[in-house]
Amino acid sequence: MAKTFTVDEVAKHTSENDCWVIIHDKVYDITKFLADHPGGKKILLKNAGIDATEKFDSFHNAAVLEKIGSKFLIGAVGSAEDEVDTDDIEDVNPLMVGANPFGDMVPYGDPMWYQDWYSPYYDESHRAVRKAVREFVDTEVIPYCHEWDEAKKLPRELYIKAAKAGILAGCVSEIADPSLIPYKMPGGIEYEKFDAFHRMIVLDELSRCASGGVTWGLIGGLGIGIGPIIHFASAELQQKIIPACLSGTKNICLCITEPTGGSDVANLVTEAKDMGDHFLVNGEKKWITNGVFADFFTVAVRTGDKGFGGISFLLIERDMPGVTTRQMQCSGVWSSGTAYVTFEDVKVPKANVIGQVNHGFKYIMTNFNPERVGCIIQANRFARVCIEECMKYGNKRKTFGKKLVDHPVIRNKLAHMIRQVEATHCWLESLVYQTRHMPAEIQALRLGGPIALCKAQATQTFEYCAREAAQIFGGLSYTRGGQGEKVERLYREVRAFAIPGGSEEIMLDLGMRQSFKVGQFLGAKM
Ligand code: HEM
Repeated sequence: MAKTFTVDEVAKHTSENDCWVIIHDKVYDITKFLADHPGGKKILLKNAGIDATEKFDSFHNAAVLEKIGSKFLIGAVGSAEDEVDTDDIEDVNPLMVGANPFGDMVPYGDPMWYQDWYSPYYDESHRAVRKAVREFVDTEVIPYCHEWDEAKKLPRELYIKAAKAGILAGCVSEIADPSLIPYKMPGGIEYEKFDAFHRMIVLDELSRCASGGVTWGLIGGLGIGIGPIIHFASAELQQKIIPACLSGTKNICLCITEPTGGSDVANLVTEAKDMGDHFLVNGEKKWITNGVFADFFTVAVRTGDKGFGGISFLLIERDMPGVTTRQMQCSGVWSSGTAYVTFEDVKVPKANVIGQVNHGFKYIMTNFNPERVGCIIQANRFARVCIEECMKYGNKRKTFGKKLVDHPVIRNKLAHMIRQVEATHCWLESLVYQTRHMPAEIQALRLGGPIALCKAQATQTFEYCAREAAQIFGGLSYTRGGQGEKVERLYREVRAFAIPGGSEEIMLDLGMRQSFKVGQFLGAKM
């Protein structure tokens, strides 16, 4: 720990030329910050020389101290003798069961297995991944989300850092040739042992940043765009794309949706005409995540007849003449680079065909389940962040003489949020467990329906929680940044999860159609 000061020493610094303050037992010299403080100079001078923790907490979000306050940190309150290494002191609580708790222990702010509950799904290796990703997200992501959202882009260093931390590789499907993976997996787990639950933890922890702009900006295009490459592309294409994208130096996106059709993929019209040694591609793609800055485009095109039998996948590259992208102005996920993409007489060599010509529809379907599981993980963590934020805020904000959480109406809102998030999480874990054990070739049929239903469950839960959290935060959820930063942003991002990857309406119907079909196969007596 840095220098220590007594409370009496701090109390001597109360003027405009020499102003200190104590916040959470740390001492800040804010003299040079007085003129720049967004809340005003006077309020800081009124609290100069004293412990202003309670007031600070009621006006700021926690990231402010990390991001801005750290520049003014000069030490801690106490004396040298106080410096005991608390790491060695073991806290034993008689109520604790199961494994060691992890995180802030805000009730329901993390999944139950974080908070000491028993679980059949996780072991030490999962805990190691959880710890590694949390550290990364707390220090490298959360403090900057608002800034990146406003800038509508992520810095290149973030991709590189996330790659080195193993997060990019942890968010894509299993790769048959591990030599294509440039860095170690999070927590140092051997690639061969990195399972579906490790992958779930990486995305869940990343989603704690409460920004679909960041999760999609970092791994949105990657997760879905690289899937067809991993599963179906030639060794040459894999060699060219996988290491570059997983080292954070290049970006990839998936181009399926068109201005004339979203969920109706079998009828896409972007044309790829066979010219002998190459395809000539013409068409438009819309709402393409990461399209603004992508180097590689995994594009679904029509190479054959109408309907699902005439679709193929081509790998199109940014520097091929005729490729243009423009940023779309969306209500949410701002830093993810959502693009309108045009292909005008683009010559694509035949070596860039992914898999087999006219087999594209099958590849699109194979991609859907992991994409939807990814949506469930993100949407449910976003809903959980709403709970966590409300729990924290509701314990400090007072109205009519009591804390928000002491009003039954607020507790009722929280209870309804919690029961939905916990139910969704249990269903998600059960589905992930199936993906780990069920033979790959029957997963599309057996899991497509339940995954679709669970996606609708997760996005409706997210919508419910974002709405209720916005009501609990009041005006703070109506202004960008500050204490309501996460809630305001998430509320704007709900549609980005409830519509793409299969809208709720399509998901619910697909879930039912699939369940009848599978039921019939299994001999259901209906
Ligand atoms: C290291 C010390 C401090 C830093 C770095 C800091 C930083 C900030 C920042 C960045 C904001 C803009 C809103 C946000 O992003 O949360 C803000 C607003 C504000 N701050 Fe501070 N602050 C500090 C200490 C204090 C203290 C000690 C008080 C007084 C009790 C205070 C009172 C306020 C108020 C009243 C606002 C306006 C809140 C609103 O918009 O509703 N700040 N501060």
